[in-house]
Amino acid sequence: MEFLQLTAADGATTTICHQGAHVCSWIPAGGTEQLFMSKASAFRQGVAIRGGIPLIFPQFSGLGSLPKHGFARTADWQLRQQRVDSDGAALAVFSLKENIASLTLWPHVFEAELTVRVLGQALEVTFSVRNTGDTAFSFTSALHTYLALDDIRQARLHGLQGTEYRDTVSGQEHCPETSPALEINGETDRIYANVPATLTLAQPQQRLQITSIGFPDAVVWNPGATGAVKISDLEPGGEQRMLCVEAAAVLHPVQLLPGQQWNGSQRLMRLPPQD
Ligand SMILES: O=P(O)(O)OC[C@H]1O[C@@H](O)[C@H](O)[C@@H](O)[C@@H]1O
Repeated sequence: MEFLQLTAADGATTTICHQGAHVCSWIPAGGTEQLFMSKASAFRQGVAIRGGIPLIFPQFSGLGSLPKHGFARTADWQLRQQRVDSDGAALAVFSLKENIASLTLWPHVFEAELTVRVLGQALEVTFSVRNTGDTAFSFTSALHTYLALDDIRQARLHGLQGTEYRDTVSGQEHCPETSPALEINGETDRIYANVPATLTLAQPQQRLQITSIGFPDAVVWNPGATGAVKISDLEPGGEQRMLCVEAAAVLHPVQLLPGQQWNGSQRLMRLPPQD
């Protein structure tokens, strides 16, 4: 499989696999790996990568008739641009358009782009979709970000209090989130609606600010010990070292008329621990 490594002027790096335009690694300047990547991930053509930032399009999970999480994460994307900007940021743009395989599954003509930008303590991933056909279509999408954790028992996700979620594990809708600092205890699979733009994942050694633009929902997923044993490409104990906080557009599919374009982004920024 083909990979592209970007290095910013200050040494921050990110690695992207051409399959799925899949961000596999992000190391901020002077820092350590911030994305979880399963040591048991197959890295085989046509097989989804377990970790990093899978791009989910045009269908989230099993919410439709397409293969789970759609086809974009296993499709071959083209590298369109790679450069270092005057501020020192390294950037790459990948693109995907309809092809025979996609048209067989999803009969729509589109152009999608994924832009990845790294500098300093931040990584920014922007996804855009344009309807290049002459009929409207709708889709669901997510940046399915696997964040690396030292120990899930010590991680807390801030910013969701006051929102409602669909609990995919129990099937319950409109569950109120009352916690100001969400702890993950076992299998968790939730779609939070209309979340604030910025969430913060706090660990004893650092905080990570997670900012989304254009994606109204957030998916919080961890398989827990019970779910993890059913995931063959998750390394043993991996569920204790990861949490997916996904920028998502799921609960209300995005509608695109001919010629229209939609953009969504997720920006991750490493911050020092709170005093
Ligand atoms: O194993 P996959 O296809 O990568 O999916 C992983 C998980 O992805 C999450 O986004 C879903 O909410 C979960 O329900 C799902 O299990």
